[in-house]
Amino acid sequence: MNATPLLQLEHISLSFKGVKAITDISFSVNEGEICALIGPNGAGKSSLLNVINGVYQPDQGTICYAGASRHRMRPHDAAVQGIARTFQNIALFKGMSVLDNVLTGRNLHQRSSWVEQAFNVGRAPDEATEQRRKAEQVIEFLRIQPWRHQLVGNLPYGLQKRVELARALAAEPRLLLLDEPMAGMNRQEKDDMSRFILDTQREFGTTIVLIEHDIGVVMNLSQHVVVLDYGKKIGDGTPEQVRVNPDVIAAYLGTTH
Ligand SMILES: Nc1ncnc2c1ncn2[C@@H]1O[C@H](COP(=O)(O)OP(=O)(O)OP(=O)(O)O)[C@@H](O)[C@H]1O
Repeated sequence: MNATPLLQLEHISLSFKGVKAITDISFSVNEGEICALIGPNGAGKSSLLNVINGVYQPDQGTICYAGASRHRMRPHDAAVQGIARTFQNIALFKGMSVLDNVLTGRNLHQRSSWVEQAFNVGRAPDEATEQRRKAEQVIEFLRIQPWRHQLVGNLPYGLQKRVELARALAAEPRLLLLDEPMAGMNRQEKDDMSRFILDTQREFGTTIVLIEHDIGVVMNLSQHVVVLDYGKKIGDGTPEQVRVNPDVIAAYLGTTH
C-alpha cells in the first residue's frame, strides 16, 4: 500500500429537495487501502458512494480521483476510469448464469464493434475468448466455479453477493465501492467475504471503500475508517483511533444498530 491518495473528497454536500443528506464532507482514501464508511441508518453512506461514482451530483464540493479534480464524476467516466461498485440490494441479472453475469463486468473492455460481434468476425472471436478467460479467472479467484452455469436467481443469497463482487472485479477496477457486501450473511459467509475482500486488496492492489454495519468486521478488515452521522463526518482515522473517539462512541458504537 502507498500513502498517495487515489480519492479525495473535498467539502462535499448533497441534498434531496432541500433536505441535507451530506454536509461538508472531506476525506482521502490512499491507493491500495481498505476504507470503511460506517454510521447509523440514514447517515449518508450510500449517498456518498453515489457521489463518488457519479450517480448523484453534489451541490458543493470537489472530487479528486487519480490526480484529476472535478465537481462531479459522470457514471460512465467513473466506470471507464476504473471505479466499480456493488449495491446494497443485489443488482444482478437473476435469469442469467453466473458466468454471463460476470461477463457483463467485462463490457467496458470490449473493443470490437457490434457488427463484428453480431457476425463473429474481425476482432470479435479473439476478444470473446479473452473476455471469457478473464471472467473464468475471477470466478476461480472467488471460488464460484461449481455454480458458474447456474442461474443467479437460484443461488443462495450469500453466493449471489459473491457473484456481484465477481462482476465488479471482472471490470478490473482500480477503486472498488462495496455497499454492504456482507448484509444478510451468517458468520461463516461474512468470514469468507472478508477473506475475498482482503485477497482482492493483496492480489490486485485494489483500493476499496466499503459500507459495513458489523463493527467487528470493519475493525478487522479496514486500515481506515470514516464515520458519518446525520450526513456529517464525526470520525476519520485508523480503526484504533475511531474506536476511542468519544463522538463515535456516543453516536454509533455505543448504540445498538
Ligand atoms: N434518492 C433519494 N431521495 C430522497 N432522499 C434520499 C435519497 N437517497 C437518500 N435519501 C436520504 O438521504 C439520507 C441519507 O441516506 P443514505 O441512504 O445515504 O444513508 P445510509 O447511511 O446509506 O443509510 P443505510 O445504512 O440505511 O443504508 C437519508 O435521510 C435518506 O432518506
